[in-house]
Amino acid sequence: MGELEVNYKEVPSVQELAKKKLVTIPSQYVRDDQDSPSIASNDCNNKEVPVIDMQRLVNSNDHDIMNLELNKLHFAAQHWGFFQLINHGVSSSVVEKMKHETQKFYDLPLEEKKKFERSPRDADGFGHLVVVSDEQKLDWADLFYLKTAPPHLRMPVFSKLYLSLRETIEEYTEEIKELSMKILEMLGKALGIEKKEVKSLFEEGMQSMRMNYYPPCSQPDKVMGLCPHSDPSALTILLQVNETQGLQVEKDGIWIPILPLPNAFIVNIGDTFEIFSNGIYKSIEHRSMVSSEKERISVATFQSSRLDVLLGPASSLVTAHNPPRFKIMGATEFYRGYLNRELVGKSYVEAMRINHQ
Ligand SMILES: O=C(O)CCC(=O)C(=O)O
Ligand SMILES: [Fe+2]
Repeated sequence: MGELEVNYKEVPSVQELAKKKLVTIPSQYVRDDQDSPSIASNDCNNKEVPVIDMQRLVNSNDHDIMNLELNKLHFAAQHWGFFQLINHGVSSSVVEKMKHETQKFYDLPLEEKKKFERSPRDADGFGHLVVVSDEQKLDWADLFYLKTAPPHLRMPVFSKLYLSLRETIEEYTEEIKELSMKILEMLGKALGIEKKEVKSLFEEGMQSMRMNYYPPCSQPDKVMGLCPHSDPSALTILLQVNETQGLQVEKDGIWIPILPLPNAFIVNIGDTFEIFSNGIYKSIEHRSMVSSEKERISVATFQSSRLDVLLGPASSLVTAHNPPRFKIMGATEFYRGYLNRELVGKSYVEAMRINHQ
């Protein structure tokens, strides 16, 4: 197997399945196995994912403002693992183009989308998440996954993209890469990690993206758009494409819905950064719910480490009083492990945890 090859089983398009308007949905999609934390009730509605203002974070004219925002970022990363980012600086024309192109792609007839179908050899292409067995429950979603950077990691399907989609993805992911690097440096700063250590791991790191499509479902409570999981990335930047909500994050045993702010990104800490922060920051489980009437579309961009590095806690965070809480592992091996398994909660990063007595 090559660097990042994966297991593979073909599954049908959920978008097409949803068009059949079945009264009873196929059993492979029915989740009676979820031990789900309870949904936020009215008295939990005061719990909201923190909002971080990027402009305040980089405001070098006023150190008080900057430090206040850095403290907010630290709190969000430590206690939520999620935040909404406003004034992020990514040009709105590029964001709008990305939304438009994603919608346009999913509006294409199935035969057109199938030209980009995932091949048995890698994770890239239009299809479904890792499916390892016939018994595995399936998500109520179609997705289109692409490795985008550095360029040598792009798969043949990338060069097959029609021009408007390819150019938009290139422009969008380039801006997201710059933004991610700024956020990673800020997180490093909040933790007291040297900038050069952050850069050595994450600059020109692997970047991939997933365009998620959740069709409406006649039995929305029985299915899961995307089952609870944490992201393997260092940082994930999520763009909500249309108006339909559905993302929920786990907070103290309760699922909290996220209501996307206009012109904001939803940002979350991934497993790679939980490990790098020696467990101070949390990669939090999240899931996507589906609507009974409306489709939902999102674009997740995953910023990961370089592949030629060892992943483990940052050296400045490990001291005699603070032993390492995670094992060290080669990045390629780490990410390959993810691509080859069913996505279930946080079990993979837990396997790397060192338990000190
Ligand atoms: O669609 C969403 O809101 C979440 C997507 C997500 O968690 C992912 O793609 O990893
Ligand atoms: Fe995710």
